Amino acid sequence: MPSSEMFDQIAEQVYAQGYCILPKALPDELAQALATEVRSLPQSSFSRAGIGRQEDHLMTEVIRRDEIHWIDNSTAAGSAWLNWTAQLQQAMNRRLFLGLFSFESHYAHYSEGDFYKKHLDAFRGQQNRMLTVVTYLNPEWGDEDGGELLIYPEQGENPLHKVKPAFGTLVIFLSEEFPHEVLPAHTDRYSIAGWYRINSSDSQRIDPAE
Ligand SMILES: O=C(O)CCC(=O)C(=O)O
Ligand SMILES: [Fe+2]
Repeated sequence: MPSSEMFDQIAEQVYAQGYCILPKALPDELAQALATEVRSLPQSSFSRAGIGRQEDHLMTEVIRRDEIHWIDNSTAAGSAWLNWTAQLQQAMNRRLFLGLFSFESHYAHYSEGDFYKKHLDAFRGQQNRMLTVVTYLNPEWGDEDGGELLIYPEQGENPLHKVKPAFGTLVIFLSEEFPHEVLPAHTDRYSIAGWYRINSSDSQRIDPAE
């Protein structure tokens, strides 16, 4: 599917329901490059993920167990990803007037048994995270491998969707509105999570774009 058609679809679904889930959506060449890169990074370049301003490690481990590596422009794959997400940003701004201003993203590696309990990626009035983008880099993922993403409605305990972290699936949702969780993975699970932020500059402080 050409990118512009896919961006139309994403915009329509985000507008209508606040999220979209598209299997095999990330361009294949890009997905392959990212999947290769995430597996070639040294273990020492990953760090235990934190949760917001929460610095208490014991507390953090109860909530999430993945390890992350922030993505930048310094590699071909990273730069291709940031290029693609910049196109998506522009498309969303043109179609939905979201005012997305900057983007940050990391690879995540969930080892066997790792999970991320139900959470929101942003809280109203804080952080300015507006739109979450998640994609998966696992060429083969069986039902027995676990690690599904559950997406919940703003209120309520029954998930709206259970998403398998299959290669190239793209999940996009409004960061403040959809609680979600990652069920324990039974094998290595590789993904990218990213967030578009809106400008939080005020007269006191200029928000740098990166
Ligand atoms: O990997 C996923 O499916 C979601 C990850 C997530 O919720 C996060 O990193 O905030
Ligand atoms: Fe999240």
